[in-house]
Amino acid sequence: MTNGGKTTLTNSLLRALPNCCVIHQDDFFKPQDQIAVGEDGFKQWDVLESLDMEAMLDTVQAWLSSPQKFARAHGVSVQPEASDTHILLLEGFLLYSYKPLVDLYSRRYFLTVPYEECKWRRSTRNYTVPDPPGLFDGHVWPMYQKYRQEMEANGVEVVYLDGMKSREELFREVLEDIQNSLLNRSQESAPSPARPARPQGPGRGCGHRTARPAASQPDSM
Ligand SMILES: Nc1ncnc2c1ncn2[C@@H]1O[C@H](COP(=O)(O)OP(=O)(O)O)[C@@H](O)[C@H]1O
Ligand SMILES: NC(=O)c1ccc[n+]([C@@H]2O[C@H](COP(=O)(O)O)[C@@H](O)[C@H]2O)c1
Repeated sequence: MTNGGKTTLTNSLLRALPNCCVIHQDDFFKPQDQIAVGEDGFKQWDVLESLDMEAMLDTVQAWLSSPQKFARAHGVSVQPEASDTHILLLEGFLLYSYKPLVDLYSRRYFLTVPYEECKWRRSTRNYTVPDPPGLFDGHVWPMYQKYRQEMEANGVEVVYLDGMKSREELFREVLEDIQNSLLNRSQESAPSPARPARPQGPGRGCGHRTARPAASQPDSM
């Protein structure tokens, strides 16, 4: 949701994860003169039609077709020791309402804060187009409720995160979850032990695992 803490969390993850790129949904708002004005008199910034989602999808597909090239083009230097891991973070307030994207994610997180907190945080923000008086209650909050209800009715599974937790706690929680998910993927893609087990060398199977996957498949979330 708006002001749940998405950008803050994304920036921390971006610094911590290897070969990690980000796409911000806010970069895909249509120009102001293409934003419809509703019967309520407000510019309808918080509806999916105000975003150029086709352009956002194209950007995701550019990453999918070559994460290495995408990373280089966006100034992310590929770490040789983790060159088989590529992660794409999508950050935005309407990510789970656009069908072509919904099934592409490997993990979906949803940061929430209570109404009062959201309204307060929003009042401290400076958007490129400032909120006119009454926008939060008249448009932003009702649209948040509408899209969230639709998402839940459509059975889109998300991991809810409590945006009232500290920045550090949220960062640790999600970083750990992503690392576990990378580990699981690497185990899934490891050869299955169908053949007779080879004798294990010293130390095998008892070392600490790292979050480095063997898969060459890129991971998006
Ligand atoms: N965990 C948190 N606890 C308290 N305030 C936070 C937290 N995360 C972000 N904020 C603050 O809330 C506001 C919105 O954060 P931001 O990350 O820009 O949200 P979003 O990208 O979801 O709109 C900012 O003022 C930010 O400093
Ligand atoms: N970036 C822009 O051009 C722009 C313009 C007007 C409103 N907004 C607001 O941005 C919000 C989404 O961004 P956050 O999730 O960062 O709050 C929407 O609620 C929308 O009302 C953005």
